[in-house]
Amino acid sequence: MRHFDLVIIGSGSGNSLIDESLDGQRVALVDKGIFGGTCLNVGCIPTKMYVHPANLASTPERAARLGVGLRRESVDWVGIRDRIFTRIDAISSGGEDWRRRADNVTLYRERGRFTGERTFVVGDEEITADRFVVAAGSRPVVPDVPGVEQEWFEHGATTRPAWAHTSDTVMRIDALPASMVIVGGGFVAAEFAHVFASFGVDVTIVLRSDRMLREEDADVSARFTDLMARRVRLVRGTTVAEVRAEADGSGATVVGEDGSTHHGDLVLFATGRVPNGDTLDLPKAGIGVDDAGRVVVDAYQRTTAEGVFALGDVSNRWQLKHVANAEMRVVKHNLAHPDAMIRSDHRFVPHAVFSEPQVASVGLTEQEARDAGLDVVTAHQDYGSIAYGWAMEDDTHFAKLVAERGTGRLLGAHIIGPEASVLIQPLIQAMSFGLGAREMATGQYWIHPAMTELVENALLALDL
Ligand SMILES: Cc1cc2nc3c(=O)[nH]c(=O)nc-3n(C[C@H](O)[C@H](O)[C@H](O)COP(=O)(O)OP(=O)(O)OC[C@H]3O[C@@H](n4cnc5c(N)ncnc54)[C@H](O)[C@@H]3O)c2cc1C
Ligand SMILES: NC(=O)c1ccc[n+]([C@@H]2O[C@H](COP(=O)([O-])OP(=O)(O)OC[C@H]3O[C@@H](n4cnc5c(N)ncnc54)[C@H](O)[C@@H]3O)[C@@H](O)[C@H]2O)c1
Repeated sequence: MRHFDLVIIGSGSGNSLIDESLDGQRVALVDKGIFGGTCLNVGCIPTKMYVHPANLASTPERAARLGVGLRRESVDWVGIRDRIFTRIDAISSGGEDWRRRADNVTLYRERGRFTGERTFVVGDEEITADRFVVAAGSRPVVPDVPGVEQEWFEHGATTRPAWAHTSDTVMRIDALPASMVIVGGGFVAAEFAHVFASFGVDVTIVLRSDRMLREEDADVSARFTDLMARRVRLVRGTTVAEVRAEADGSGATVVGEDGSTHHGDLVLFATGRVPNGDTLDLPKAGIGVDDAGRVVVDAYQRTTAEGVFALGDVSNRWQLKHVANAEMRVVKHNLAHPDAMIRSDHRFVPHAVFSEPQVASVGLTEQEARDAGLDVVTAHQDYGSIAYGWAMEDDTHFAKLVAERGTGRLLGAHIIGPEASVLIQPLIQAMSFGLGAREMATGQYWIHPAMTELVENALLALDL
């Protein structure tokens, strides 16, 4: 039985734990899937590499309003796909080679699971270690309805019908389908609807509820839903009851509980992700999980088992790369400094949805702030009311701020519109460093007529 100083399960953010601070230690890195994890291979990076050309492909519609005639002549799907994955696959395999060459790192490319306290089996080899880091990420789930099998989507499965996809597979298809049904209304649905609609695919989104991006502030979610409904067929309030493969192999029909039917040459299930802890026999190692299947960690990223840390999608509720990376940095410090551990800071976790329009958010929604019993004041600022947004003839996008009356403390910021993911950053900074709305608005210059005046004017509009 081989013994290691440290075993890391997962080569996403887990891989970034390995640097010179571990020189001289025997480290095992275990990953059954594509080296580099979700963000690099099937998540943030390839999706945004599609979003950018999608933004270009959808420019003609926006330009026409301003008197500029553009025509989308073609979308070279295979060319775009191959450019993206030639670059990504090289990073993945280069990273794997680099790890293999490290003297102190043993790479296991198989599924692993715990067999006891700090005892782990990979393939048919049992290994032990003083310390473990569980960074095993999450995986997509598909609706449990007739006509759909979860096993189709397991890594390495060969039984998946050609029409059935999750975000893991849809970016590598051979050709654009004529039509696509997207089931779900969260981040993945919003981003892929933009990509495929921009590329000319006839997209239908089948939504269980009446709004997309339901976790956003209600005003943002409502506006996003209305704007997306102008671009794709949006079927609301329809729970999927069944999916029927077409007999002639031309895709499938999604059948709603209301009896409605929606054909797609391709069906993309964008119905959430579950943590991978359930594949690891965690109870055998004394590692606790919560009701949602997430590994339970304290502020230092320690699990309930001595010497075992966890980070990223396997243990946090945000399922975002910047959170996994931040937690990775905390774990790295805490492994090196067991007597002076630092805590993760989850106070103001922002996110952005890279769709059209973009959405970005940090902190409390108005409803959450009211539910928390705070004395809430809000401001709504349209892009069209500031000079740059006016130049863009913008009449649909806005920023919304939530603050505390009297103190001027910023509680939340929500932006829907161009460059929302960038415009939100000064607000994240203000909240993180305790800068109040008044000081932020008046204590600095705001470049005129830049888009950041949206933030300035929203701050000034707060009736504190
Ligand atoms: C389509 C899509 C787009 C996204 N876009 C963004 C974005 O724009 N911004 C953002 O912040 N986040 C985004 N995310 C989320 C982001 O990708 C994840 O939050 C992040 O990658 C999680 O990192 P991780 O290290 O926790 O897990 P992962 O990167 O998933 O790594 C876990 C690794 O563990 C391995 N593993 C799991 N179980 C076992 C086992 N039993 N044995 C061996 N190995 C195992 C897996 O093979 C995997 O490689 C996106 C996600 C998706 C799906
Ligand atoms: N830009 C980003 O940061 C980004 C982009 C993509 C994904 N992600 C991460 O990946 C995670 C997963 O994204 P996602 O969009 O799959 O999940 P999500 O949780 O954002 O949305 C899931 C959607 O599927 C619906 N749904 C769930 N079960 C269903 C069922 N049985 N039938 C019909 N609808 C159902 C939900 O109502 C919801 O609309 C996100 O939580 C996010 O953290 C981030």
